[in-house]
Amino acid sequence: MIIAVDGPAASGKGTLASGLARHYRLPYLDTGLLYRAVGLAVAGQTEGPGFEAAAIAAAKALDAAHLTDIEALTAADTGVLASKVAVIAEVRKALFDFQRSFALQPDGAVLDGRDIGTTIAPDADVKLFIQADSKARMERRARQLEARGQEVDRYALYHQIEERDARDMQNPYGGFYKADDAHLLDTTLLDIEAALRAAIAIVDGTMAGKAGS
Ligand SMILES: Nc1ncnc2c1ncn2[C@@H]1O[C@H](COP(=O)(O)OP(=O)(O)OP(=O)(O)O)[C@@H](O)[C@H]1O
Ligand SMILES: Nc1ccn([C@@H]2O[C@H](COP(=O)(O)O)[C@@H](O)[C@H]2O)c(=O)n1
Repeated sequence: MIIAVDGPAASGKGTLASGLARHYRLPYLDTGLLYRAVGLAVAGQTEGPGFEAAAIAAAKALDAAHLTDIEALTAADTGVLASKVAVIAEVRKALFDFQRSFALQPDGAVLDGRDIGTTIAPDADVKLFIQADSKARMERRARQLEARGQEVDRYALYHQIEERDARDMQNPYGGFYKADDAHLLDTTLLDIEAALRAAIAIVDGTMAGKAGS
């Protein structure tokens, strides 16, 4: 079974995708980490042709060793960098095969990102599009960063999340929109446990419907 989980920044898609992977005992890939690793590789470079060339080279050279520094990869600034390299078509192309192969493992997989249901696994058995309002997303991300001992400027964080979402949604190569056959799950008013229960109900319901048809 392939489960595709998409949604905007800090919507909780990673939390849900990893919870689904545990529940169904499937391998899990956070595809945002790949873009974040490419973003980190070009950190400090000025945007322009050199930046693009370096990002493409980093995407082509990406391997597991680039995915180990979780603290640097998951920093808020790295998310912004990731969204800048994600608008480069050659970067997306270089990262496609790894994601597609991950999705096609024999027992299936759970992947989360922006273009999983539309581009990486349009054939997924179940597609979820996770939503939560911007204020809830900002608050969740703020608490996540504060739990790491970081000081958070909520006003700046809110604008950073909005700016990243806008860039992602306007990305001509990103395929970031809800697939027609994706189930929308709004978690604004749900805690993590309730959101996971709702996601499992959608997956079970979809699979039961397929088995019955
Ligand atoms: N339903 C929820 N209620 C409250 N907090 C939540 C909920 N879902 C996730 N969180 C918390 O919000 C934070 C962000 O969640 P998560 O990392 O899953 O989001 P994401 O959409 O994968 O983010 P990113 O776009 O950066 O990859 C985490 O600290 C997580 O524990
Ligand atoms: N499938 C994907 C995954 C991510 N991106 C870009 O990377 C940024 C960081 O992703 P997170 O999921 O870790 O927030 C994101 O803002 C996108 O720009 C992508 O394009 N496609």
